[in-house]
Amino acid sequence: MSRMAEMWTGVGPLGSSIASIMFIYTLIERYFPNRLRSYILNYVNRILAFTTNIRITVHEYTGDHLQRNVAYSAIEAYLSSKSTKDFKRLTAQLGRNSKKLVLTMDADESMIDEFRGAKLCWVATKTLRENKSSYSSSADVKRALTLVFHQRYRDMVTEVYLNHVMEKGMAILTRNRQRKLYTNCRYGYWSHVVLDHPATFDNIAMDPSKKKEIIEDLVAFGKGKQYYAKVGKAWKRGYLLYGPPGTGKSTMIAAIANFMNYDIYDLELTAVQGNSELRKLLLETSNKSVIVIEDIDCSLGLTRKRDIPKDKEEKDSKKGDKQPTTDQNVDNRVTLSGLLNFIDGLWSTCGRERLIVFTTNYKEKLDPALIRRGRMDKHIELSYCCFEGFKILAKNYLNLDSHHLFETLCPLFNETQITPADVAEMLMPKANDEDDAEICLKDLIRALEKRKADARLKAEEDAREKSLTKEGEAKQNESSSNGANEEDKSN
Ligand SMILES: Nc1ncnc2c1ncn2[C@@H]1O[C@H](COP(=O)(O)OP(=O)(O)OP(=O)(O)O)[C@@H](O)[C@H]1O
Repeated sequence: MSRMAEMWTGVGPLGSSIASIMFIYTLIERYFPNRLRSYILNYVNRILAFTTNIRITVHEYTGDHLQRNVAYSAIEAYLSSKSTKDFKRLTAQLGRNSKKLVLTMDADESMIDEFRGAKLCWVATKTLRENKSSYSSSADVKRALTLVFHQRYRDMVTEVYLNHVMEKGMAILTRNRQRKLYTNCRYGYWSHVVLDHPATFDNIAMDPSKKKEIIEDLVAFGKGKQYYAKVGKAWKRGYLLYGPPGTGKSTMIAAIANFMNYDIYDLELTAVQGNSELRKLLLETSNKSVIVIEDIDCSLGLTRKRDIPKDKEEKDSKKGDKQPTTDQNVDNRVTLSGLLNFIDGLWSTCGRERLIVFTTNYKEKLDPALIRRGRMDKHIELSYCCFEGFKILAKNYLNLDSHHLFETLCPLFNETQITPADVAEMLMPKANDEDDAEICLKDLIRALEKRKADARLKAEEDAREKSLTKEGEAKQNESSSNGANEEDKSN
């Protein structure tokens, strides 16, 4: 009896019947030539249809061997997440789009999965088929995974178990895949590179309570499938990241993508030739992705177009104003209404689990319609570095949890404005020796003290200017009221 059949005899009635079946299959696979084999297999399958066991087979390739069956990949991933320690023969392969080596059971191996008290058996099979193509004389390997179970579990397996396997398997595939960073090039196509950004929420410097709030929001979003379906909303969420340059807006996007395991689509609006191209690009984005428009305030004259009333547009065009003001004239440009449609028009609901992120240095410049809640659901301010943020950077860059200079630094962060980008730069080890931390921290203290002194000087200068202006205004008022009095007297 084959090794696999031997194994099955140890697992009760299901095991022994599967053992016999597998034994028959192994004999057929091994000892019968190709043509005869398929004839006999057909015959055996028909006989086995009368037994109490049900078999569901999932083939590795569907159609004409052209496409790998997603269901097969998901089941394979699910099974590889189960213990593989009992197998003597395993196959190792790189996951699709991934650097990770995935171990799965090799052909003729099998395993029992327990689900809701039922024992369900997965069997891996492999058959060789002669390749008759004139280009190759090799043999095709046809792999399949077969689920064997007692017929009393039929409903449970088809209605619950298989969905469970698919869900878990797809989640593993998503976790293991290599994520991509897409950007749109001219002519409306996305091109991509592998997304390999090291940013995580652990190494982002910001107020810990704010960070926690963002993480919780993302977690709720990721689990929101049923919630969004229940409230009748498309499964997407808009984030507006705003703050001065160098406060970590781009870093935050990478951290979000890493945390959620999403791809990033970095949309360069100025390269988009009109609203219909924008829609086409949107439709080509995948689920589980972050669609980013950086520096939205600089991207296009979005606010101006919407603010111009219709009659003014007409007057302007009569005057020969060269500004494109009608939709016909701006066919090759994205308009604000086009962008609003992109965010929450009917087409935007075609995908699911998508985050739309805008960044800006000047939130106040944006059209309120663009960033109202519902479009940009969460407004996140990334601001100057606080002491808590500094501690994260000190840990990242210098591996410091504490230092005697922290005491001096703490009040300085409350009194000055410095971006995390500037702090990070100063904390880069310079000489790679033991004193590095001390040198970096002292440099930082000097820089903060200088900023503090500069800020004080500037405030004094502003105050002096203000008082001079006030004095000037008062003098002017005085002289004009004197003049008025003299006029009254002479009258
Ligand atoms: N909050 C932060 N936490 C950790 N590192 C940061 C943070 N902010 C900035 N940095 C560092 O500074 C560099 C520049 O930051 P980033 O590009 O994310 O800023 P930004 O706000 O997007 O700037 P801009 O508005 O100019 O695009 C990053 O590579 C990162 O190393």
